[in-house]
Amino acid sequence: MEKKIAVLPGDGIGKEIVAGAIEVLKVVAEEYNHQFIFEYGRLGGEAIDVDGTPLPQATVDLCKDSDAILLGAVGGPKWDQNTPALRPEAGLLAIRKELGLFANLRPVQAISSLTDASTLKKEVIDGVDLMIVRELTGGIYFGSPRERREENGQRMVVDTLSYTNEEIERIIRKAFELAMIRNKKVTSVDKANVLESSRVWREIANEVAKDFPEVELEHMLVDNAAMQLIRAPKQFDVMVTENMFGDILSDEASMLTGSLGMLSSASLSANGPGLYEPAHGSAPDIAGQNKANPLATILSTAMMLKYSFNLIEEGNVIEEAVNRVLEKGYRTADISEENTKLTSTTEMVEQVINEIKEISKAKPMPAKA
Ligand SMILES: NC(=O)c1ccc[n+]([C@@H]2O[C@H](COP(=O)([O-])OP(=O)(O)OC[C@H]3O[C@@H](n4cnc5c(N)ncnc54)[C@H](O)[C@@H]3O)[C@@H](O)[C@H]2O)c1
Ligand SMILES: CC(C)[C@H](C(=O)O)[C@@H](O)C(=O)O
Ligand SMILES: [Mg+2]
Repeated sequence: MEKKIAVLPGDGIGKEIVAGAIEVLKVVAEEYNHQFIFEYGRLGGEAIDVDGTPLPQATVDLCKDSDAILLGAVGGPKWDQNTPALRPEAGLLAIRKELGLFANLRPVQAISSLTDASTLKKEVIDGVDLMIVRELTGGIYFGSPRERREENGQRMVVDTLSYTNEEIERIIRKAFELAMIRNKKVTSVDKANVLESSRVWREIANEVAKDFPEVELEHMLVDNAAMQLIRAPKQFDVMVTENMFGDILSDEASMLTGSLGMLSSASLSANGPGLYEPAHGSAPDIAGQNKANPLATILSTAMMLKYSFNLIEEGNVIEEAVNRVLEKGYRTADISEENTKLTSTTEMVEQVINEIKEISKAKPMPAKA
């Protein structure tokens, strides 16, 4: 299979983790007879410095002309004082909007060899397997008006949370479709006791549920959901929620896996290329030190193979390789514990690659045989 992948490393650790993930994809291509063509684009702080904008048109064109997109992370203190339009994060939001990437899937799966790396009790997180489905192109991130102004000597600010019923319906439908191939439960998270947008969200969730009689739907207020994620995360299967609630809950849920450095994600549109990126940021505190955990990005490439290329087995091979490396005790600093082997970013990538080669040697797939 031949596929073109747009690669947007971004800033900070983005460059290090994406370099590792590309190595992994190259080995998968070699072992299983595929051709992945990588083309690089600029996004975020680097693009501001070179092109004068966080999202150059060339990057948009490259993404639209690709089968899938691999993104690292954007942002850093260098650009934190810039005007809103010239912040790296504006580029990320713009590419999501430009490509219609409304569905952000963030799977949270406990890895048994990592349960001790979490700050939570083993018995609480053992066996956790949930999927956060975050709306990604609407809500308070994109509503207008947004402004700051002076009024009677006060600084007045306005952000707007807006949704259309179509935007709500398509993300809720996506959650139900995922629940159908998982454990048939959807938890719709909102703040319907306060926000009108949430009351409409709830109405639409009830309407969509009628098309999926096999799926159980429950509604949960977001403050309670934040608490329940820590108290009893195994109660959840698919959690669907609006943009900002999903941003916050997914970072929280990452600790169920042991580290933010483990949480992968896929951002999908109705019919264009999908974008794959770790849920974490550019981690300026550890950038350039070969310390970052590359596994969230590597696991995001497994999602790419499965969701965009339908290469299910190859995606499974990457996941299995990651599991084996962790079982052998290799750990980047964010997940290291006593009696484990402190491992750099590049060593971790090498270990994953070795395992992929081992798996492929032991059990070649039809494509290779
Ligand atoms: N998708 C994205 O591009 C994205 C996502 C989140 C934050 N950001 C940006 O990243 C910058 C830093 O934000 P932040 O510090 O709040 O969040 P962050 O996710 O970058 O880092 C939070 C903490 O987690 C650690 N961490 C994150 N990823 C790690 C990894 N792979 N391995 C080991 N440790 C890891 C960091 O060292 C830091 O201590 C900001 O400019 C922010 O806007 C970008
Ligand atoms: C960097 C920021 C704009 C982004 C978001 O809030 O969506 C990030 O936190 C994420 O989770 O992808
Ligand atoms: Mg976030």
